[in-house]
Amino acid sequence: MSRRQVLVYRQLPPDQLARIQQEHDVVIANPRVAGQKDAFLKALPTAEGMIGSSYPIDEEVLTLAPRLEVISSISVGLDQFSPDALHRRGITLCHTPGVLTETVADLLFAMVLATSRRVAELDRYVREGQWNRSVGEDLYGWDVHGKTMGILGYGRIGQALAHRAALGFNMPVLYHTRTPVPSGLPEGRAQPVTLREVLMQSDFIVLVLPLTEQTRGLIGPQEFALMKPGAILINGARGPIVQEAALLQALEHGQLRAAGLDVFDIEPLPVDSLLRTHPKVLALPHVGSATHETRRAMCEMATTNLLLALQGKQPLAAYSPAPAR
Ligand SMILES: NC(=O)C1=CN([C@@H]2O[C@H](COP(=O)(O)OP(=O)(O)OC[C@H]3O[C@@H](n4cnc5c(N)ncnc54)[C@H](O)[C@@H]3O)[C@@H](O)[C@H]2O)C=CC1
Ligand SMILES: O=C(O)C(=O)CO
Repeated sequence: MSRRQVLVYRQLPPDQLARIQQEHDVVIANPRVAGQKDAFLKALPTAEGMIGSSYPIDEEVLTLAPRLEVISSISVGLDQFSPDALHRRGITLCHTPGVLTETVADLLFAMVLATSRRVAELDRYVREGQWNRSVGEDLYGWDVHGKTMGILGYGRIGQALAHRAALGFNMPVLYHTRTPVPSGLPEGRAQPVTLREVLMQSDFIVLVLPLTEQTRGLIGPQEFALMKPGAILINGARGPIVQEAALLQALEHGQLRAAGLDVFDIEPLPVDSLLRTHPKVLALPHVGSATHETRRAMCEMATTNLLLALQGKQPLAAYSPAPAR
């Protein structure tokens, strides 16, 4: 097996990097790190494999990389690529589904609890020295157990979240998804419904579906207007699925009680974003899968994907386009 040229465009654990270096010649250049963009651009013309995450691999990058055969993404989401365009060019696109499912579901549920029980807000209250009396109604939160959980996108993570909600917190679950699937829960604990029904009947609406042409801007003024007054929105999917201006309006007008956001239109969130300082927003820096165990498992899986694909073997998980209808 001949050695190939691999461009590593995000930091990998040393042992995973060593696995790649054993078989291939490696250039390490993260275009997001100051001073490394030139090295990244310079490595593209000879790159045959690439491994990294989140940096958009667009037409401009692809045009500079005519020898590219494999991209291994350290993520499950593939919205930073044009998967069909890569497929047409014969480039194998691999990703890391499954290994992060439970970890992301944990964080989504943490956001449900934190927004409803006002965890971050009350922490600020104590730190700022405001706790000088027993708390009054103005600082009360709202119960989570027994409330209705609405899930948009009932794939791996959506189903793991539904388990936590239905079986751990006795919450009726409503879900809406593109491809109908059974709930995987005991009879009567979760119902597949329309998007409109999820919006109208849920106390929590959690987004965990991919960013695609169909889902971009999916939650806008009309969708917020359908929500129960006092609903809580959790976006653990991708920022552009929610129209941020409409979200701010819904928070201002009291339509939404709170929003828990792990993802934003622009990441990192610009310092002047109104979402950064809004008192009803719990803002996290895109950390759904960011635990030591899971980020390591993702890097291992992505490395294996890259090595298998460069050997001409079937990777553990590769994107394949939906069959034409
Ligand atoms: N915040 C974070 O750190 C993370 C975010 N994610 C996001 O979560 C997404 C889901 O991940 P998985 O559950 O592993 O994927 P999955 O492919 O198992 O599930 C996605 C679900 O969304 C549904 N869906 C797709 N288009 C839809 C539409 N137009 N309307 C309704 N439902 C639609 C699919 O039918 C499927 O049920 C990823 O694509 C990614 O964007 C994933 C991991 C971490
Ligand atoms: O895997 C993904 O899609 C993420 O957003 C980060 O884990």
